[in-house]
Amino acid sequence: MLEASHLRKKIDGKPVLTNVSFELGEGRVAGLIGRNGAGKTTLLKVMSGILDPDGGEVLFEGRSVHQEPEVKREMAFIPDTPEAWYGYTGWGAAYMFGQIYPRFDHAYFKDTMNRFGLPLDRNIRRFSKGMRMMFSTALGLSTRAKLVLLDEPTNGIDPIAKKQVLTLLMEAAADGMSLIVSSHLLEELERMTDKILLMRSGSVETHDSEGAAEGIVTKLQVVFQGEAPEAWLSSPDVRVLDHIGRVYTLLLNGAPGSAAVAELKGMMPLLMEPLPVRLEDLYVWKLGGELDEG
Ligand SMILES: Nc1ncnc2c1ncn2[C@@H]1O[C@H](COP(=O)(O)OP(=O)(O)OP(=O)(O)O)[C@@H](O)[C@H]1O
Repeated sequence: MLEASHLRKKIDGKPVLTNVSFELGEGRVAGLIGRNGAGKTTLLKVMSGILDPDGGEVLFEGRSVHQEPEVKREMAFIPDTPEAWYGYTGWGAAYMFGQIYPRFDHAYFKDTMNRFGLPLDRNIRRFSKGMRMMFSTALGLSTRAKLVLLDEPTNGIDPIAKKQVLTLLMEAAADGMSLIVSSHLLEELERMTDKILLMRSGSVETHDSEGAAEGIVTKLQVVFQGEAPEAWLSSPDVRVLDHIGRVYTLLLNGAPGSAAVAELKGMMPLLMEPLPVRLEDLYVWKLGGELDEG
């Protein structure tokens, strides 16, 4: 349904997207992850046609998002701050979006605003940060666009509202809406997405959400005999997540049968216990270290 190929984008002369390609099928949910400044917001804006790429293309159902403006009616971008709506009430925003999106669902918008306890007749500027985010999500999903791109939809909202927003997203996905959700909430993304788009150095790596880290990294709890092998622990195949006394939690390069794991076995540790690998482990393995500033 959505196909990005070889996207490039510079901002203020600095390359933010260098070569981004990925696909998203109909009714699929993708999580967009990456360090601060990696280019997630830039990518969402390019995907939704708000920004033009310097190179490459985005096709939605085979049509160019940047060359056929009417394609944008099938896509909605929800920014992390709804500044465009300051000065509008909820009613006003719904009226405006109703003019743009042919299937805008006014009843759903009203119900969702009520569900969130948000007044429809108050200026959005007067909402708190969390209220603005909930309003944006409600408005975006009410478009009934085939694809909704959300930039950190749970940013700044309290735990109860966060659950409500995530439920709303899952309901929309169950109804067949495709979503791309940028977020730092890795556990939630792991649960609710089909695909993970991991941004690094201006490009995107695609992983299936289920078992995203499996085969890439192995997680183990280890107690060494005698002194810990410091040189080995700081080698590129190893990352120390933590150590308490003599108990180390390690990430090792590759699957449980990898060379790094064999090397560890060869040291005959007193304890070598496998731990489940989560999306967070993949994130730390791939992105741990320097901030991604392109
Ligand atoms: N308006 C702008 N002017 C100058 N530089 C910008 C602008 N917007 C973004 N950038 C730069 O582009 C890069 C990517 O920013 P972007 O907001 O896309 O990252 P992000 O992954 O969404 O970050 P975060 O997780 O912190 O929201 C950063 O280096 C940022 O400094």
